[in-house]
Amino acid sequence: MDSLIEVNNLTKVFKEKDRVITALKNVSFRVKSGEIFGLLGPNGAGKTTTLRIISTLMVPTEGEVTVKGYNTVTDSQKVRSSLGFLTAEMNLYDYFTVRELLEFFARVNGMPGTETEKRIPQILKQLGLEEYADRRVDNFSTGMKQKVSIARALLPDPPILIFDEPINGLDIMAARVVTRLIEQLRDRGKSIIVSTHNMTLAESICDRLGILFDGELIATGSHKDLSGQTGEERLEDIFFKLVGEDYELDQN
Ligand SMILES: Nc1ncnc2c1ncn2[C@@H]1O[C@H](COP(=O)(O)OP(=O)(O)OP(=O)(O)O)[C@@H](O)[C@H]1O
Repeated sequence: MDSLIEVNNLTKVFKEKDRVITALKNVSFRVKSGEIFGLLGPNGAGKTTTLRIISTLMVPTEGEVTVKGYNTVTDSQKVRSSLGFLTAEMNLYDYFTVRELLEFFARVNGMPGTETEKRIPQILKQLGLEEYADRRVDNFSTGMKQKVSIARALLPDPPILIFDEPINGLDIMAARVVTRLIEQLRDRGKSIIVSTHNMTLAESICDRLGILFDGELIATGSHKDLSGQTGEERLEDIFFKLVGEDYELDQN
């Protein structure tokens, strides 16, 4: 199957007491097998909302998403078993060691004991966490904690990984480690969606990008495609060309 994830005409409206927020307006895109697809947009553009709907954590107001052909609302269990979702708000239970934490989440996921025994050493090795396995997470740096969160998301070995702002709050060293890790996962055959407002991250690792702005997907394609559409080389220039100069001026 070429398109692993199909997002069709997604609209999400939040109704609050005194106002209505349209977080997504008719958003459609495809994620292909084995690629890193980047959702790029400023704060409030609708990235997290899109990722939450894909991950079955939220239902759309209109439109639909299918993951491996399964609808995220009517077949949510099947969708959930195919993907790992990583957000900044992930709770790591600081008083656990890395190993205890992975064992805990394996049990929560209903993973059989024999599989857990096999899987945990594999993940520790894959992420270079072996020597930290029996240390408590609370003393770890932000970058190391992010690695442990990724280990947790990888535990069930899902074919699809969804990373919401994976390098937010990380220093350049930690950001590089996480960035390399995401690339390695793609090279091992995972399909990945990354949301970010970081142009450098988007430019360096994404095979294709969707540019989200004010709830609308204003462009989709590879860096080369977007460059061809706008006549600009740098992603930052492409972005501002697409959203308009007025927005650029408003930011200054
Ligand atoms: N549960 C909610 N209730 C009401 N409004 C919400 C809710 N979740 C998101 N929103 C609003 O929807 C819009 C899109 O939010 P979203 O979090 O998807 O953006 P984002 O691109 O991920 O930005 P950020 O990086 O700031 O999280 C924002 O205006 C936000 O305030």
